[in-house]
Amino acid sequence: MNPNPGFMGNNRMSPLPAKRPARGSIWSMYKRMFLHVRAQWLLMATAFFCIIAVSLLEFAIPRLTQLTIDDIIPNQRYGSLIWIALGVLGTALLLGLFNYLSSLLMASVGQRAVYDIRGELYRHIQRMDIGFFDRNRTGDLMSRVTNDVNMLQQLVSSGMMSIVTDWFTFIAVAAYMLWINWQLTLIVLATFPLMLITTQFFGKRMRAAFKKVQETVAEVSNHLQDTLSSIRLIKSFSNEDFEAERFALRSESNMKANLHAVKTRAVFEPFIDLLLFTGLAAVLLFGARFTMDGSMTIGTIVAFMAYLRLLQNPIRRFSRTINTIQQSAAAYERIVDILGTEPQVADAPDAIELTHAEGRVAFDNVSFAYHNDVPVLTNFDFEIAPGKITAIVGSSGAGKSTITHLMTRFYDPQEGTVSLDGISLKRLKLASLRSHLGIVSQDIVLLNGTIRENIVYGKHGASDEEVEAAARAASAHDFIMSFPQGYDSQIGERGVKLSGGQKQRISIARAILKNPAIIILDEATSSLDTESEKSIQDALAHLLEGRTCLVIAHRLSTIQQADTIYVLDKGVILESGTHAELIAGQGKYKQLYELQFPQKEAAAPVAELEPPKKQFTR
Ligand SMILES: Nc1ncnc2c1ncn2[C@@H]1O[C@H](COP(=O)(O)OP(=O)(O)OP(=O)(O)O)[C@@H](O)[C@H]1O
Repeated sequence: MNPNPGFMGNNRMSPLPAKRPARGSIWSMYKRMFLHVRAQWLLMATAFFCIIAVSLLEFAIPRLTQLTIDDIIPNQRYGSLIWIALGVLGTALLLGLFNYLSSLLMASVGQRAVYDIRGELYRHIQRMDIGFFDRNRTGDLMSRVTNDVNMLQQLVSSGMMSIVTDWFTFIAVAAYMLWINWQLTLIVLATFPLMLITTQFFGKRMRAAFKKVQETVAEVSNHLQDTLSSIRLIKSFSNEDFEAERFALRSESNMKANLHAVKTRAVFEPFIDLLLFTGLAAVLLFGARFTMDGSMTIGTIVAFMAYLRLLQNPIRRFSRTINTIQQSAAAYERIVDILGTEPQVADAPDAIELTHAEGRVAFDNVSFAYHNDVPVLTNFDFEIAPGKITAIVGSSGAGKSTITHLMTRFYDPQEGTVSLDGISLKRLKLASLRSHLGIVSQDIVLLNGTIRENIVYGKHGASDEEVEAAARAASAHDFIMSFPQGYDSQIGERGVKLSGGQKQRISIARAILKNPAIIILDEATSSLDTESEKSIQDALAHLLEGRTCLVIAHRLSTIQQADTIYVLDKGVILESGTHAELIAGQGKYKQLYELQFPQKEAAAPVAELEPPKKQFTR
């Protein structure tokens, strides 16, 4: 059937992201963070000043200790002791003040960066095409926007802060120690390369372990999202225990992943401590010798030990910070995975704005498959005439909804062109194309909020009068006014507080308010009872007035007035014509009609048939 057997393989949308991002290295993580924080340079400069002050003040206490041992005690200068005590206290107060200020400033810089990244991630996800949402689970995306971004927050507010302080302190103390006694300092510093190797070795493992933790968190989140939004289904099948067990399995994976991460960290820290104590042993061994042979004073060795602690503190803290960094790096990898994925359906650089639509939609030699490569439409030709009602009927899975997905550019075909008024959809700006389309489907999507908010979603900024006019046209005004809060009534999550018919009429009011040139009705009335269907029919009649309409229906009763009816089967149009023409033929339509209306004389002209009770008329 397919003249170009390679089309699904060559040109099809890949299930992989369009552009693989560079793996989220720690360096690139900091670079991105920097881009987000550079605007706050003044806050950062102040924080940095505080950090320098902290590092310099750290020297004061060991220096005062050295002075006491080497000068005040031997010379019995009692009067100076009070100044030493006041000096220590004053230093401690200043240390507290600058520490407080630097933490506060860095935290606000960090929070701002995280706010920006979360916003960027959310906007990026909003820009993605529908295929992306087919491939990625909602719970997983939610987990990236919440948990993973929170991990970065930790990095900026505590991690980044301590890294800057620690490195500065480390360099300043090392330089000072080299100045006091370079031989002893070099002996101590000899243990540091070993620390770097150990940190690198464990760092990689910790990052992998934390990535696993984040993934299991996402799995838990996916499960929660799936099950809480399907709670009615679970209860109707009494599957609460079954779901609790499935949840426990995911939760257990998360627990195991956490334990594994903790174990990796638990081995790492003692290793670092061992190396730190090796440094201390070296100072005792060599420092005591230098003191014994008189090349160093007792005060100096005591101060040296205090400096060593100052030198080691950053390393010890860094070994903990590395934990945060690796956790953040794992989260960051998951964030750039999304940020680096480009939407496969997007505006072309030279896309044009569609200001007015006649409504002629044409499918020209279109071939399309979803990500699973199974062809749904092959070399498909089809046309919707402007200002007319075009209907598509056909068996389940024939490809009816797929046609609407291509019209709205939820997906692009791999071959052929879909055009509107002779312009390929790919040349139009997506938002302008969609502003001319209105979809009312069987799956009604309402948002948590008031009735008014849901109707206004069709046209932001619409006046109350416009909202009411749309609701009246959709036969919704009366039932809305019967609620105590009227248009301000809360409808609950996905509109749970409304009946099926009420929800449908609100969705029609929303479409009427939007006032699009083209309306797509996708099985819009298939699940309604006769009573509510009457009001829905009235509402739809208003909606269709003066527009180009595509109606998809299983029940033939609803489309008999259509100007053209297409019968679709496995992505192929079997026949087309008006109801009367198709009934007069001997094709699939007639078979379907006889199946749905066994009592009717199929061959009878339409006019002789009982007028259909439910049908769209203008
Ligand atoms: N997002 C998707 N990913 C993969 N395959 C899909 C997707 N949506 C639909 N399909 C497949 O494409 C084919 C056509 O589906 P489509 O929804 O267009 O049929 P339909 O004629 O509207 O059916 P129904 O009347 O049952 O709604 C089916 O085989 C279906 O399994």
